[in-house]
Amino acid sequence: MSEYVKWDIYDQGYGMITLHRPERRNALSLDMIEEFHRLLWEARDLDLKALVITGAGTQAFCAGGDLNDFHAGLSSQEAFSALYPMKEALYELSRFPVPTIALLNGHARGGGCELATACDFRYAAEASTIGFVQGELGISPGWGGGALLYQRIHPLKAYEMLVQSRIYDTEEAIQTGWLQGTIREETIAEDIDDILQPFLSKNIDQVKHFKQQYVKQQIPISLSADMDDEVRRCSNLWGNDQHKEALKGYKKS
Ligand SMILES: CC[C@@H](C(=O)O)C(=O)SCCNC(=O)CCNC(=O)[C@H](O)C(C)(C)COP(=O)(O)OP(=O)(O)OC[C@H]1O[C@@H](n2cnc3c(N)ncnc32)[C@H](O)[C@@H]1OP(=O)(O)O
Repeated sequence: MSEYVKWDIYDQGYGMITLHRPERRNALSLDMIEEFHRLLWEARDLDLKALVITGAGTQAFCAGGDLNDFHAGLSSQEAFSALYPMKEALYELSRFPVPTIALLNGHARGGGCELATACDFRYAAEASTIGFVQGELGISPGWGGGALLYQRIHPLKAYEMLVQSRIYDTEEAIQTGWLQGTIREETIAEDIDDILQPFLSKNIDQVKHFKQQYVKQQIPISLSADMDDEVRRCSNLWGNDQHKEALKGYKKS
C-alpha cells in the first residue's frame, strides 16, 4: 500500500487515480507502482465510463521513476526486476475496458510520459512540458512506453521524440498528435468537464464497445512482448557511464 496514490470515484460515472507526491514531482516509487497496479485491477470491475490519471500539485504530472529506487547502481538484472512491474501496469492500462485520459497538471518526464502514453487521450495544463528524456540519461524507455508511443502517433514522430529525447511544449506536443488539447489554469474544472462530457454522455456499453474496437486495432496482445523487449533493452543499458553521470544528483547513484 502507498499513501501516495489516491483513488476517487465521481457520481458522473468516472474514476480518477491521482499520483500524490508533489514534493517529489509525483515520481513513482516501487511502492507507488504496486499500489497503482492494484487500483487499476480494482477499477476494472467497476461500472465506469472513463478513467482519469492525473498528478497532484501544479508543477508536475509525473517525473518518471523515483530515481532513489531506480538508481544507476542497480545491476541489469536488478533494473529489469525494478522496471518490469510498471510495464505490466502500463500494459493493463493501455487495454483498460473503458476510455482512459491522462490529465497532465504539469510537466512529464521519462516514465511520466510513458504513463501518459498508456492512456488513450492526453490533455495538459498550458505551461506543461513533455520529455521522453531517457535518451539523454544514457538509457531508453524502460516501462514499455516507447512501444506504446508507436501505436499512438505517427511512427516517424514517435521515433523522433524518442531518439531526440528533447523537451516539447504543449503546442509542439499537439502537433505530434501526442497531446489532444490543453487546459487553462483559470478554468481548470470547467475544462475537465468539457473533456469528459463526450465520454460521460454515452452509456457504458457504448464506451466499452468503442474501446474494445480500438484495442483490437491498436493494442494487440502481441504488444506485450514488444514492451517486454523494451524493458530488457533498457535494463541492458542500465548503469553505463552516461547513466551514472546523469543521475549523480540523486541518492544511491
Ligand atoms: C525509471 C524509469 C525510467 C523510464 O522508464 O522512463 C524513468 O522514468 S527515468 C526518470 C526520468 N525522469 C527525470 O529525469 C526527471 C527528473 N526531474 C525533473 O526533470 C524535474 O524535477 C521536473 C519534473 C522537470 C520538475 O522540475 P522542478 O519543478 O524544477 O522540480 P525539481 O527538479 O526541483 O524537483 C523537486 C524535487 O523532486 C525531486 N525529483 C524530481 N524528479 C525526481 C525523480 N524522478 N525521482 C526522485 N526525485 C525526483 C528532486 O530531486 C527535488 O527534490 P529536493 O531537491 O529534495 O527538493
